[in-house]
Amino acid sequence: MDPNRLHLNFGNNNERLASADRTYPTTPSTFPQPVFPNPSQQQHPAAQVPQPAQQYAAGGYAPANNYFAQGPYQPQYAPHQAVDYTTQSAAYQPRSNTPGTNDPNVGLAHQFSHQNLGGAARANVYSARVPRPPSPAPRTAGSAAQQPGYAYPAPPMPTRLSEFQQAPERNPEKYGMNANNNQKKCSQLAADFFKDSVKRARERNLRQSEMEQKLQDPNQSSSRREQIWQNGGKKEGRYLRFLRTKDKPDNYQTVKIIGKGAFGEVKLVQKKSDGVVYAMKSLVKTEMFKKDQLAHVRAERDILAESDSPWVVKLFTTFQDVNFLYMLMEFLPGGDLMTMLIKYEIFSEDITRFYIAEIVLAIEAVHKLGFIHRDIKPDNILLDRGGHVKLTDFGLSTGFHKLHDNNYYQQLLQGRSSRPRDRSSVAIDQINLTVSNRAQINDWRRSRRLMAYSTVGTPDYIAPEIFTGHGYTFDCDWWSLGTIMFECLVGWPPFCAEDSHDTYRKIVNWRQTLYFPDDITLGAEAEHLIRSLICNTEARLGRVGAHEIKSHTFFRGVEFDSLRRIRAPFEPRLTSAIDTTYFPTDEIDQTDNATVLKAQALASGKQAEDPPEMSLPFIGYTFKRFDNNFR
Ligand SMILES: Nc1ncnc2c1ncn2[C@@H]1O[C@H](COP(=O)(O)OP(=O)(O)OP(=O)(O)O)[C@@H](O)[C@H]1O
Repeated sequence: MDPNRLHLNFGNNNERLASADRTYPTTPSTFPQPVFPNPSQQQHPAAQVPQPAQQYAAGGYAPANNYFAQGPYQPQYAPHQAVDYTTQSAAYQPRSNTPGTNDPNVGLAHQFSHQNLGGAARANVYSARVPRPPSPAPRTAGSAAQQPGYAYPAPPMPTRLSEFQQAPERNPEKYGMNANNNQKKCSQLAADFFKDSVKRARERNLRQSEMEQKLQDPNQSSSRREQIWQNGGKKEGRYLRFLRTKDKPDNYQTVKIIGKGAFGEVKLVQKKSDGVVYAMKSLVKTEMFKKDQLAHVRAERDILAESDSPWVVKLFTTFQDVNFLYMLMEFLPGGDLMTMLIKYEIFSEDITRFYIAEIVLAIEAVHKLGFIHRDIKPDNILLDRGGHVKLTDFGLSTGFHKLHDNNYYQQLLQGRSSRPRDRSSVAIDQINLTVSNRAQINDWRRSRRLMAYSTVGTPDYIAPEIFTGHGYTFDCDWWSLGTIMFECLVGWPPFCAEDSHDTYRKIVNWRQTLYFPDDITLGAEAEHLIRSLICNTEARLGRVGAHEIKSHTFFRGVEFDSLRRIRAPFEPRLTSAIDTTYFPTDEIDQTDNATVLKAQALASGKQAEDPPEMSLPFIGYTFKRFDNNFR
């Protein structure tokens, strides 16, 4: 470590969902011309049709999937012929706006059978019931039609909805298990389908509105405007194509296995088609299912899909095959904080201040998204190529408003772990640790990584209120912050013990067991901050908000707003995009789970396939981020 780096100088939409329906030419030869001479003429033709569906207006949905509409608009459905897709799937014939993709044989039922259904086709379910305006002529940036206040009129509701509502009550008991399962699958697919479609339409409208704002900037030259316009169109086109592709693990070349977790592994992979590098996490479906981890895997996918924060690892896409769920994430080449702690054992106060300050900002970002992480630990704190922090592993996270499984901790506390013991054949119970014995501390440190890879996991950083079952709130993440800070300065977490059950007991009895070793001198402010975080929830700093922690005297001089832009105390030195120097790849078994599963299947003489109920729990797992296309 470079000693010079030890002394850090800390230095003293509005969502316009109801935007005008637009035509974005794929390759406009001239910059688009105005369509509507004045705002009073910005009336969608559908506005003249009786509009029973005020819900749409209330929800703010404005259909606009015509970025790439080519030529004059050809209405396929008259406004009064709105299609009830809940009952007329076979009759539906999607019309794609993208050139060359109109396939009248692709009906809604067929689309539902493909979870990674293309965006244009999805959005055209709306076009089936939302009449489009005549295709406007191209217009100039800054025209009246581009005014932000333009409100798209509410689209009509399907006329059959009332009939649908009057349908006799269903009696599931009349049907067999298969029929009921299929019904559940269909309704789940339909719910996800529409949720995704609305989300994409909203996001598209937002992007459109942002682009229009840029175009209205009088300081932009006309050539720059044209460039913005064309790039916007190209990105949308690429995204629509991306939505139509079906990803599979074969599209990626494995470089190395860089991490192992409780239910899967993380690999550094390179996309075969373009050589772009990603971290691919794969989770074994049957394991997730057997160990009741469905809520957890869903939570992680939901949070990473919703987040667009520099403090959270970026998820590009998720997909699945028969055996695995896959998460394709940005690769963070700096490794994780656990690896750094194993290497350096302790940090100086300056370095600790940097990492703890960044973790505060990262946790704050997660809370602002409406989630509690619940599993903040050094293994889940990753370092990007600049040495700055990003959080990962949201498998135990929970939303303030979503219910994810809490029994897990209760079972742990009672010694009935829902995770299988010791999958990686690590003798966790043999870890022999007494904090006064340095040799044993070193043993613990060596076992630390194996513990992280084992299915038992490490409870060292978990707040007591989580597993006592008396309710918890977002401040449980601040407790974990306190334990990490303790480890950075002292060299081990405050409640480490010979086995995980002893650790639980120590955590619950933290008043008696929190102990600062005499031979390690901590600054008074550092110790005060740790004690203000590792304490009962009523007194815990951060309970009112992250600003309480930020203004603690330990952080005096830290400029939180610019922290991510300053040079980190440790910057990874990389020789290539696939450099795995900062990952302990030698210590990780490089046999991947797919190979293990195949070998097991061969040994048992049957094919590795998922049981029939496996498809239902993972419906809706597939996700594709828009900005995958920026690369
Ligand atoms: N995006 C990434 N870039 C680089 N390394 C990563 C990335 N994601 C994960 N890793 C590495 O893989 C390890 C395991 O990842 P992660 O914690 O997400 O897996 P997990 O299966 O959820 O583990 P757990 O058992 O803790 O739940 C991390 O500690 C880190 O070293």
